[in-house]
Amino acid sequence: MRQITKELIQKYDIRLTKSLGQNFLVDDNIIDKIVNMADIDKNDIVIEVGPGIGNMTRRLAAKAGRLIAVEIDKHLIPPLEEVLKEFPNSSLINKDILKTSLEEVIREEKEKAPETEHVKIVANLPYYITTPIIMKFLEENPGIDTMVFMIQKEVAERIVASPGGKDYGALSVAVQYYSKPERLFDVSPHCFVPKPEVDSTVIRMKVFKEPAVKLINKDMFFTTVKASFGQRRKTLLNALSNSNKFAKSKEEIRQILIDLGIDENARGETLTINQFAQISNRFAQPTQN
Ligand SMILES: C[S@@+](CC[C@H](N)C(=O)[O-])C[C@H]1O[C@@H](n2cnc3c(N)ncnc32)[C@H](O)[C@@H]1O
Repeated sequence: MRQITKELIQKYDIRLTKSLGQNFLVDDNIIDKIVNMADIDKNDIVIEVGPGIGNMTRRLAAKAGRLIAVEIDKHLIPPLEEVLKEFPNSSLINKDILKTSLEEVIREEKEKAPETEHVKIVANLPYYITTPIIMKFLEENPGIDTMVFMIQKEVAERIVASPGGKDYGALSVAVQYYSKPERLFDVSPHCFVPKPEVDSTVIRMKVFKEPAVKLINKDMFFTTVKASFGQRRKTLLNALSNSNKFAKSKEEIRQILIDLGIDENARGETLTINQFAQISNRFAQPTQN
């Protein structure tokens, strides 16, 4: 793939744009490993974010029922068209993924291939917008089944972290509310052209049909999580009562924590998603006199 990449870059006179996170994966083994982790077959609609010059795209298109590649950089469209012309089951969209309606894209693809059953997202993500892309997919979730992403190692560690560890934070809770993330393997900077400045990790997220916990008010849940992690050195009681978002006195918050059997001196980073849900569900109920 290193040679094909070089030839395409020369042929189309491509200037790589660092600010768009353009580090192309050129190691065939790693490309195959990522594609295999998504377990793709002809029943799948696969969306690839940022196909670049199509190194992984061609493998995805060969396996999927439908393949949609969404690339922001118009300079990469001619080489992508060349790569994809042998795959009539593919669509190429020249757009910013953050401004693309996934629901619309999937609806159109389903019309083209009604026999497809699952939606999978596979990408070597542009690292400058890793979190917004992942959160967009999870929040919009128009029936996504699995997502396999290469991302910065440090972000992968935060996503899969468990309560109590130094990497556990609002991102871990948000992703684990919607999905079960799993760390698969690390990838060296040598596998890319040009080499990125950070280490990379491939993760897989199995997206839940129903979120991990039942909530009375989703905004209240995320506000509770944010307040708990916002002041890491404070006890849970102080972090929550210093926030003015809950319309509860310190005494009322203390009582809620006692009722739930949660230590008021604990730190936010030791709480499970279930405990955040329990607290926020109590906050979502009006105070009883
Ligand atoms: C890390 S490269 C991956 C390229 C290719 N998939 C590979 O593995 O070799 C990220 C790609 O995402 C594209 N990209 C950056 N921002 C984007 C956005 N907002 N929407 C869609 N594509 C984007 C870049 O132009 C680039 O092609």
